[in-house]
Amino acid sequence: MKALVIDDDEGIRWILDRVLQEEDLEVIQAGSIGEAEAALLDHDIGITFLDVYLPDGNGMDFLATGALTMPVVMLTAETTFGHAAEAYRIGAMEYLPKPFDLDEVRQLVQRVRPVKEKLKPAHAEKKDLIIGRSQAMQNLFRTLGRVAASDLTVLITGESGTGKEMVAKTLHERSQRSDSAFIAINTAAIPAELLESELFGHEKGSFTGADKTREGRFEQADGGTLFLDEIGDMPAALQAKLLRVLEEGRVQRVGGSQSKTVNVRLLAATHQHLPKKIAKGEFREDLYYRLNVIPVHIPPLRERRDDIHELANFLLDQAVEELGMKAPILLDDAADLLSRHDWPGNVRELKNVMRRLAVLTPGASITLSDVALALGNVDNMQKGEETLSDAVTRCTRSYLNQLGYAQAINLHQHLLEQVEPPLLVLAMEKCNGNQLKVADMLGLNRNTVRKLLRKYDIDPQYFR
Ligand SMILES: Nc1ncnc2c1ncn2[C@@H]1O[C@H](COP(=O)(O)OP(=O)(O)OP(=O)(O)O)[C@@H](O)[C@H]1O
Repeated sequence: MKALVIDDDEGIRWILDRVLQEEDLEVIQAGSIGEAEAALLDHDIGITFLDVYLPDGNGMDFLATGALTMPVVMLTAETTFGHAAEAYRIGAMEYLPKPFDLDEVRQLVQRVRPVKEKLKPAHAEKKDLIIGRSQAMQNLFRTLGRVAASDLTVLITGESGTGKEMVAKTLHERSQRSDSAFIAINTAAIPAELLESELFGHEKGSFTGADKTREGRFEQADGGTLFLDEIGDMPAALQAKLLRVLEEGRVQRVGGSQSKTVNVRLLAATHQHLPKKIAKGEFREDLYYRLNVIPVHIPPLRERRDDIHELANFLLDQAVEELGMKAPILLDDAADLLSRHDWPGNVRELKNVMRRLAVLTPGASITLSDVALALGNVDNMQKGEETLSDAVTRCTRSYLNQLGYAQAINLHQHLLEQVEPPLLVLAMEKCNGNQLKVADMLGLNRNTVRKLLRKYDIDPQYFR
């Protein structure tokens, strides 16, 4: 398996290179997003380590573009909880604050090691299935069925992570254009000054840096489908040009004098409310009507909770297959908890949580408490509160600092002795001192509970 390390700090790259090589990984290094993009074209990467602040952009933004389809570990000196929550929401599998523990890196690699090697061909077919039993999704499927085969322009709206790009791909695959190209371009991710040349191409010498003639995305999509994502972010001047191209069916490269006919089916998407942008003068009304021939709205996951259970199982299967692991079973009460969550990052967030659960759940089943922990961590982080593992890390660090690392012995035992008494007291309180129930709640046998109560001098009488 190959690992990609994207960090501008040579020291970090060097140390990761050593650790990962010890784990038998081939390491590809990139000092910038540009270098990473080039590496992704040349290599089949199984895991990526990604820094946040890079010379040519922000690692989080890069992750959010969806260019990294393998498990991603974010590395950062920032330790704010908001940062970590955001990283998980946009797709990171893990988040390691610098300076990170090398053992943690090794463990992560061991968990995702079988990636790629065990990818089954069936996976590719399964990948693009749109799941959804809710009334809203069933209605959406009907609309898709009606318009897929046509050449009509579709405007797909919905919050981030609801599956807009997936719907666009499906529309293309179900159309007569499916043998031709599907070209997707994220308008918001490309600097305004480069967007025109990206869309329409340029002639050599038409601006500084244009050292070669280049085809635009419209030409590349000729005969196929062009998907313009985040259309709401398109600069005003370009909106006018786009409208003209759509009306005339012809494109002209930047710096060119001739125009060329193109046969492109256009699909567009946005998470923004375009009528509001029109009212503020930020989006052209005529372009809106030209795009909004068939409106397709994908509701956020919290408005179609009926879909969550099936989606969770589907995404778990997908993650397990991708990671080449054994499939744990998602227990019903665990799935119920997932269904009650609000999912601000929608299906993408659910997908990340299922991937994390697949990787991090030790047992053969995913239990209510596994999910509660996974969601609790994210919820707390979103509220800026501390998670349990953050608290343990903080306390252990301060303990070690006071003691001096060289003096630390029996650290595991010491930690257990800090954790067990409050856990026992809480459980005894909740179960009114019934030790059988406490044993069930903690997943220990009754004798162990009795021994622990004695060890910590906790008087059962007190809780009755
Ligand atoms: N109904 C669904 N069934 C199965 N997988 C889904 C579904 N909806 C979304 N996904 C998966 O969730 C992830 C996010 O979907 P997608 O990238 O299409 O969202 P998006 O709305 O385009 O997001 P953004 O606006 O942030 O670009 C993808 O991996 C996609 O495969």
